[in-house]
Amino acid sequence: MLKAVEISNLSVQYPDVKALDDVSFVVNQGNFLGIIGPNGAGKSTLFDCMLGLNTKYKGEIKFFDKDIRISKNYLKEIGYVPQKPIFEKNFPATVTDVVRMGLRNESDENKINEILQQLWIHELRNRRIGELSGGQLQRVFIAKALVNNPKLLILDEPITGIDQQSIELFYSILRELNSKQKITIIWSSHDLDAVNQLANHVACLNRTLFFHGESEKFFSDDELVKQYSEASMQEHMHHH
Ligand SMILES: Nc1ncnc2c1ncn2[C@@H]1O[C@H](COP(=O)(O)OP(=O)(O)OP(=O)(O)O)[C@@H](O)[C@H]1O
Repeated sequence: MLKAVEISNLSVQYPDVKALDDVSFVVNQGNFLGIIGPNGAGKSTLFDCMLGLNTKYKGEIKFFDKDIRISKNYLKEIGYVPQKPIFEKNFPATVTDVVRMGLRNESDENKINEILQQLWIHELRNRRIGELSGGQLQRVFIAKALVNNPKLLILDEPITGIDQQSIELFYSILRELNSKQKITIIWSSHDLDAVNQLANHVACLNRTLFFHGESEKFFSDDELVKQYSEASMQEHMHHH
């Protein structure tokens, strides 16, 4: 089994808080990993490290057996969908423009159309992104992340305020990317039910990793789920 990602003893210390403490786990190629954890658990910090945006970490991150500090080449194999896509409301770009921004090789124009169709946004291709609904916008940013045929897709907690129909579509797209196109997926989510439905592996993160394994194991262990929910609630209350 090829290891898409191998994280070993990863720690990140910010001035005021230790965001990650000795986190280790492996994501095999083809896995669909759901990372669950309360606000402030360190999920974004973990992604920043994996994406080379945060280099001040202790420990080691390997992408297909290569330490990511050796070369930034691995980044073209990763598609990343950020938590909140940042752009101005009146940003003049169209859907096609945004997806094209993801393209590393300009000769792959055809790929844009293909991906727009696959993500059910081809009809929206000339619309300005400021005019889109949350669900449509989410699919645009997934399309942008997929346009280079990445081996690994990383999705940070998807945009909130998405209608149920778009959520279902989002899930079916993720399922298909993983099962048919064999793209390895790492998805951070607050939604336990969704993770249960989609992911075949689960990582519970709250600065330390307190569970990593098959989803079935996690979700069939009532005690573990309860512990997670309680930890998550307490954390939530601290924040509000
Ligand atoms: N650049 C930074 N400098 C200092 N502290 C930071 C920085 N980024 C995050 N933190 C702190 O590190 C901890 C982990 O934050 P992080 O954003 O990684 O968590 P998260 O799990 O992604 O949270 P959320 O679900 O709310 O997005 C938090 O306490 C946060 O305040």
